[in-house]
Amino acid sequence: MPNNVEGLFRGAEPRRIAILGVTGSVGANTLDLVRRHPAAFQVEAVTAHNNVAGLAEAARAVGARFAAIGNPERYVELKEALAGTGIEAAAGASAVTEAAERPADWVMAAIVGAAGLEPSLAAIRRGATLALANKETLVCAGALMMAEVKRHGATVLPVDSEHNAIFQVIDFDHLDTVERVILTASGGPFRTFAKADLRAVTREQAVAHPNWSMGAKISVDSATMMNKGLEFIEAHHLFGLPPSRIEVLVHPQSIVHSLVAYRDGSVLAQLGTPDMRTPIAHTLAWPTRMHAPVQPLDLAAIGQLSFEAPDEDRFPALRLAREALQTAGAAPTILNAANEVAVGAFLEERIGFLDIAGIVEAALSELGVQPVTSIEDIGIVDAAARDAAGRRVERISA
Ligand SMILES: NC(=O)C1=CN([C@@H]2O[C@H](COP(=O)(O)OP(=O)(O)OC[C@H]3O[C@@H](n4cnc5c(N)ncnc54)[C@H](OP(=O)(O)O)[C@@H]3O)[C@@H](O)[C@H]2O)C=CC1
Ligand SMILES: CC(=O)[C@@H](O)[C@H](O)COP(=O)(O)O
Ligand SMILES: [Mn+2]
Repeated sequence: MPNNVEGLFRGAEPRRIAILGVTGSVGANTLDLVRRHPAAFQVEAVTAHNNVAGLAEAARAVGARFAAIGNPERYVELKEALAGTGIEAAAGASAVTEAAERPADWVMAAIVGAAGLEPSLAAIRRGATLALANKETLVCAGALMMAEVKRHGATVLPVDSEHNAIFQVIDFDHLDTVERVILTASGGPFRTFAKADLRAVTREQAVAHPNWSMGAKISVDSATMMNKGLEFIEAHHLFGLPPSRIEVLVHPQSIVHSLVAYRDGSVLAQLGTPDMRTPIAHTLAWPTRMHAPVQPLDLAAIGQLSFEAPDEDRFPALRLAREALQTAGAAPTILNAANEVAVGAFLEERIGFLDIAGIVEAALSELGVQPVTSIEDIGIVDAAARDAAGRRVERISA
């Protein structure tokens, strides 16, 4: 591990970090922790896509050296917002990737969607530690990405709460002792809805997650349970387990963040108040631990934890993701890209809630099974799936 981790919170050299997607929900939680420990971290770079004001404010607050805005049309605005600060401003997708290339030991990947792939690969290719929230990158290019991690000696620390939980309790040195991992799912805002009632649910209902405060895209994914499908694929790549050793369990309270079942019958879990600052803090301080300002877990006040099996009839997205992982090749890339397009269209109120899984399923059958052997292949498949899904959105919304 680079950097003096032992002394991280005892006055040693600060850890140099970069935060990709600093204006988002995970980005803001990361920033909050970093700002509470100014001596422990030195921020090399921060990025956003459109939110110039948020990016400039974050860059100023932590004294970042470099700030990149993804939308090239926002360059002048950013330059003006950072005038006189000494913070270097840059714009465009290549500038976001440059932020990941700069010499930070630890990089938070909190961009939403496959747009985060190139920056994550840039951090991996220089052997950095990548704190990975951006699950879509692993879904669309997991095998290739993990091969790059191995080739360049990079480290991936899972930020997604379930995968971070598993990371905390899994015995990596004896993976053969693990029988299966169990991903918990809240079930989302529509867990108890009848199938017929899902047709008319609104954008506002879908983004209102019962337990977590998150960005719009992942909130809709939780509502369709595609989020758990993406996490199923994410777990496969992060922990090297076959689909038969990954289980999904609905747990409406989101207190048990996931579990690892061992061959001797022991089941180890990580619990906590649902607050992303816990998994983020775990990766920021790893392999040591730091304080996070999280409400202490009070199990007596909560009283009861409950569990139930997922319903893939009402929530077909979970089945589609499982099947895409079984099919392999281009299927997970298609699944992810079509889902991004469909969720975007739902958020713009151009299609209905049930159309999301319908569009993903149609894109998967339209594009069929094809192999992917390079990042270039991924780009081609991703574009074709976006095109196929976009055409269906047009047809539905016409
Ligand atoms: N929110 C959460 O609690 C959790 C999130 N995750 C995962 O973390 C990732 C981020 O989620 P979340 O923070 O909720 O998302 P948000 O929508 O809140 O934030 C997304 C961030 O990505 C930036 N961004 C958007 N599009 C692009 C692009 N094309 N190029 C570069 N940057 C872009 C946004 O910039 P701008 O603001 O300028 O648009 C923003 O900084 C997702 O992959 C999600 O699945 C995983 C577990 C929990
Ligand atoms: C906080 C986090 O990790 C989210 O991915 C969360 O798990 C979403 O909740 P669901 O379990 O409803 O998908
Ligand atoms: Mn999660």
